[in-house]
Amino acid sequence: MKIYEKSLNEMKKIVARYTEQTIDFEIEKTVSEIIQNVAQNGDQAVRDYERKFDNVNLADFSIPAFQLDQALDSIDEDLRAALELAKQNITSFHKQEIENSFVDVSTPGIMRGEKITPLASVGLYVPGGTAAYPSTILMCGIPAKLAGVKRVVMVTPPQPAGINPAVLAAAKLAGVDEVYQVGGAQAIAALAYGTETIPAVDKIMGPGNIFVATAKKQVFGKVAIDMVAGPSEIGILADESANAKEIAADLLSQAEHDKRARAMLITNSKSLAEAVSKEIERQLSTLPRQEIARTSIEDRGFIAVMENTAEMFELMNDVAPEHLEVQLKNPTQYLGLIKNAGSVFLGRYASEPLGDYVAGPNHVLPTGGTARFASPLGVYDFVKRTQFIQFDQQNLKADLKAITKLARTEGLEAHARAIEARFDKED
Ligand SMILES: NC(=O)c1ccc[n+]([C@@H]2O[C@H](COP(=O)([O-])OP(=O)(O)OC[C@H]3O[C@@H](n4cnc5c(N)ncnc54)[C@H](O)[C@@H]3O)[C@@H](O)[C@H]2O)c1
Ligand SMILES: N[C@H](CO)Cc1c[nH]c[nH+]1
Ligand SMILES: [Zn+2]
Repeated sequence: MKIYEKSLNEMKKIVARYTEQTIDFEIEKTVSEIIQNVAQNGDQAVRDYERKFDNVNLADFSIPAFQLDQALDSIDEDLRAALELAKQNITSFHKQEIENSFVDVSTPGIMRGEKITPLASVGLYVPGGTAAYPSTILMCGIPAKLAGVKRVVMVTPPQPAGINPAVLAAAKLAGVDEVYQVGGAQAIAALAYGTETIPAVDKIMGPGNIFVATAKKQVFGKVAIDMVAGPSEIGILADESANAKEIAADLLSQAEHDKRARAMLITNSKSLAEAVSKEIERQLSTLPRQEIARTSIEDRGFIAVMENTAEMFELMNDVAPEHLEVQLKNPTQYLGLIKNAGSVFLGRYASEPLGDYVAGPNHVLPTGGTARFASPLGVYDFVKRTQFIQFDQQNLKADLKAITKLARTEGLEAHARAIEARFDKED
């Protein structure tokens, strides 16, 4: 893994190159053609793309409900227990995100408020190209149901041997209402525009590879999307107290997701940097997904050795990683220094995969630097807010002068007259 020893300013420029979101025009073009074709030709276009990209010939995309029940009955006891544990912890954490409507009647004669309404229908994209992700179904489906969404539609790429039973079992546990075996940009297009079989939804959630993330960006406006949750990322801040073997293992845990995944270590210890680099090589050779992980580490991974912890945090805030591990002595004291990160893992025993599976917080997180302005997926993504106002005559009269002044300042005479009409003498 490449090790840099540069000044903060030089390192900031290097990091900007690593994390730069260059637009890949080839991918943009491929995706926009797929979306257009699916919008125009519906199921037939989806079927053609599934044959082309996933090598699967599908007569029907829908998975009947009884197959979800069968899958839940068929999985082994330990997997069932693991899914149940994850469900329990995700549920208890996300329950705390439930927002309440409110009514403000603090001024006599005025009622103002905000009403929370669940979205009517959402589409959950569950990745399935190079790995199956039952955990992602729980992370998306549980908050959707806690929010009160009635129609939760899941899409996931088809597999030549059929969808992994663990995926269908997780869909059942999460309370997903409909499942379609469709993947990639064609699945996002189908959810946005609807086809003969797949219903259009109001909002599309969930992570995916670059084709999925690009498609979500392109259909935004026709439907809502949660965020750009693309190839996984991990940034680790570590000092000499950290364990090189554990740091390397954590970096590889995200590198194995995708050739475009990003793994980064920022430290103030040269000896730790060298030890981690060696460990990465050693551990890589034993990983089943070593080809993916190696490409990710070689193309997008780096270690930066900085002067002190202040520089380490400043640089990491520029990166704004999806996951940030703080492997420093007394890690909680640094929480205030973290500005940009999707999810923060404090200390040796908060290894990133803990959060991927059972800790409770969401693992669908902003990537590609978007943690500067975006948040983890949560119950709040599955609802909308509507505000309401009621005034009595006396309170409207008290505000008449201000409203008409503002309306006429904006050149909007009809606005002013609408208010004044309430106080016209009867003619
Ligand atoms: N950020 C998060 O919260 C989060 C969570 C879980 C997974 N992930 C990420 O999800 C991704 C999963 O990727 P994946 O590939 O395994 O599954 P995927 O389901 O995202 O993508 C597979 C689909 O990509 C399409 N595709 C593949 N090659 C194509 C091509 N050349 N042209 C057009 N379409 C093509 C196919 O339709 C295929 O069905 C990884 O990047 C992983 O890091 C992110
Ligand atoms: N680390 C991924 C988010 O970037 C989530 C995940 C699911 N399964 C394993 N990992
Ligand atoms: Zn992961």
